Amino acid sequence: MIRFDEVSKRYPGGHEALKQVSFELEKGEMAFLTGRSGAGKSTLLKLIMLTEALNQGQILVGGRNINRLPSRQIPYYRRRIGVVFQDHQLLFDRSVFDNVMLPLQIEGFDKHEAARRVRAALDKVGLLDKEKLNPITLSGGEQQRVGIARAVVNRPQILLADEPTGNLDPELAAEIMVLFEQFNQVGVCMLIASHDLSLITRLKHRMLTLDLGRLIKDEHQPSRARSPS
Ligand SMILES: Nc1ncnc2c1ncn2[C@@H]1O[C@H](COP(=O)(O)OP(=O)(O)OP(=O)(O)O)[C@@H](O)[C@H]1O
Repeated sequence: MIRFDEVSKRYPGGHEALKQVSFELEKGEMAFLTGRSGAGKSTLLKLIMLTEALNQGQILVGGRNINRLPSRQIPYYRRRIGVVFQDHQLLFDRSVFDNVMLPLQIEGFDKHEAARRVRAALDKVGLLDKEKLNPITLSGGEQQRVGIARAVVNRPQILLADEPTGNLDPELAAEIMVLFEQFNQVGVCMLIASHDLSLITRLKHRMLTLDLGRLIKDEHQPSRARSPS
């Protein structure tokens, strides 16, 4: 589903944020991306989102070389990918419902179908009863759930998350991970950047570790590793 072949990224000024990174995530796989601050986690996610461009190598998503996509196709490509941020980037001038509706509005969805999907997404994250509230009145954990509902409302095949639990206490962080596992169980391919090792090692999914831009470890943790084919 996502394949990196010898991918390198150098920022203007010469800093090499990723160095010859190669890995493959299969359809429906869930993996954590970890490493110290500055290791290149956010950069790797930005390359998948095409908000930064690579300098060397290639990235295939769903079999297509995304760096060869014509620019007019990039918005359509991005719609297949949901993104969850640490600071959830919600709009505080509108309701929870309208925040989650936003991606569907941009896509020009039929109003009734869109409303149905928004409620289904809010139901999945346990916030159906809060749809009319302004997100500013919600707790940090609830705001992050609104961000997750917005990321999944157009049913992406891939969900990327950049430190999604960075601002949450351990209990809420664990709840957010349970939600991610539920999306993964219905086939969404997930890549979650997190430096919270105590949380992610407990969850026993695949773990990719970056250090100074290099992929230094790719561990399939025993209890959930796929059986060899
Ligand atoms: N726009 C940019 N221009 C120049 N250098 C950048 C830019 N963005 C990131 N970097 C540098 O690239 C390296 C990797 O940054 P990145 O944000 O990908 O790391 P990270 O692992 O996500 O870190 P953190 O956990 O702190 O978010 C860092 O040294 C950073 O300073």
